[in-house]
Amino acid sequence: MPVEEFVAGWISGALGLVMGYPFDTVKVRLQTQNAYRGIVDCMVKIYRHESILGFFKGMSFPIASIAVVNSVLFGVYSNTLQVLTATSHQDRRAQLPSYTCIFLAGCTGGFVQAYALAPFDLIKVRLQNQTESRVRLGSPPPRYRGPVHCAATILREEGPRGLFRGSGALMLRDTPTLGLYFITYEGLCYQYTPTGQQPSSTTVLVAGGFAGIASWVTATPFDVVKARLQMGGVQQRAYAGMRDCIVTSFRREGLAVFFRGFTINSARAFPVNAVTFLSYESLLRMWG
Ligand SMILES: C[N+](C)(C)CCCC[C@H](N)C(=O)O
Repeated sequence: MPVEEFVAGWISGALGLVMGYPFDTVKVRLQTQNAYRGIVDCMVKIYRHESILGFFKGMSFPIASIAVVNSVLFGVYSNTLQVLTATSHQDRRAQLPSYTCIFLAGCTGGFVQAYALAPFDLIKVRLQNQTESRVRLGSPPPRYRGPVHCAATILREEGPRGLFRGSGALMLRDTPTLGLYFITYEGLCYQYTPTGQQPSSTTVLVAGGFAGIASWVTATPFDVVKARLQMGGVQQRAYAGMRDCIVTSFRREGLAVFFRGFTINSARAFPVNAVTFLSYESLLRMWG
C-alpha cells in the first residue's frame, strides 16, 4: 500500500487549510448566524470586535486533524483506484483510468474521510461560532475555552454520539462531491498535458483550483444542513433530524438558505485546492 500518498495528503492538506481558514470562519458565521448582512459586513465585524485573531478561531485543532482527514482522503482514493485499475500513480498519468473508476474511488475516499472528519469538524464549527472577543477585557467568557474543553463539554452534555452530530449530512455532502473533485482534477490535468508527460505546475494549480470549486459548489446545500445540525446542540432550537432541519430552514428562510456561504465557499476553494494539489503532486514526484 503506497504510504507516500497518505503523507503527501497530510502535508498538502495542512497548507491548503491555513490558506483558506479566514474564508471558512466567515462562511460558518454566515450559514449559522443572522447577525451579518453579507461577506464584507461579516469580515468588518469580526475584525472590529475580535481582531485578526477572530478569523483564526479554532484553527489549531483542524491543523492537527487534517493529518488524519486529508491523508485518509488521498490515501483511500489512490489505493482504491489502484485496486480498481491495477495502476500506480505514475502509470495513471500515461493512461487515464475510466471516469467511472475515478468517481468511485473519489466517493470511497469521501465516504471514509467524512467519518474521520465528523468530530473535528463539529468542534471547529462550535468554536468558530463563538462571537466573544478575546482581546476585550470584561466581556463574558466563551462557552468553550478551547478544542479540548469543547470536546469534553460535548461528551459530558451530549454524550459520545453528540460528537457525531451532523455526520449523516456530512457524509452526504462529501461522498458524491469528492467523486466530482477527483474527476475534475484528473480530467483537466489529462486534457491539458501532452501524452506521456507530467502535468506542469500551472496545470496542476488550475486543475486543483477548479476541482475545489466544482466540489464546493455542489456541496454547499448539505454544508448548510450539516452546520445547522452541528449547532443544534448549543442552540435552544435543536432540529429533530436532517429532514426536520431541511424542512424548517426552507419554511422559515426560503430556498436561498441552502446557498448560504456559496460565494465564499467557491472563492476559498480555488486557492486552497490549487495549493493542496500542487504540494501533493510535488511531494509525490520528489519521493519518486
Ligand atoms: C467535498 N467538499 C467540497 C466538501 C470538501 C472538499 C475538500 C477539499 C479541501 N480539503 C477543501 O477544504 O477545500
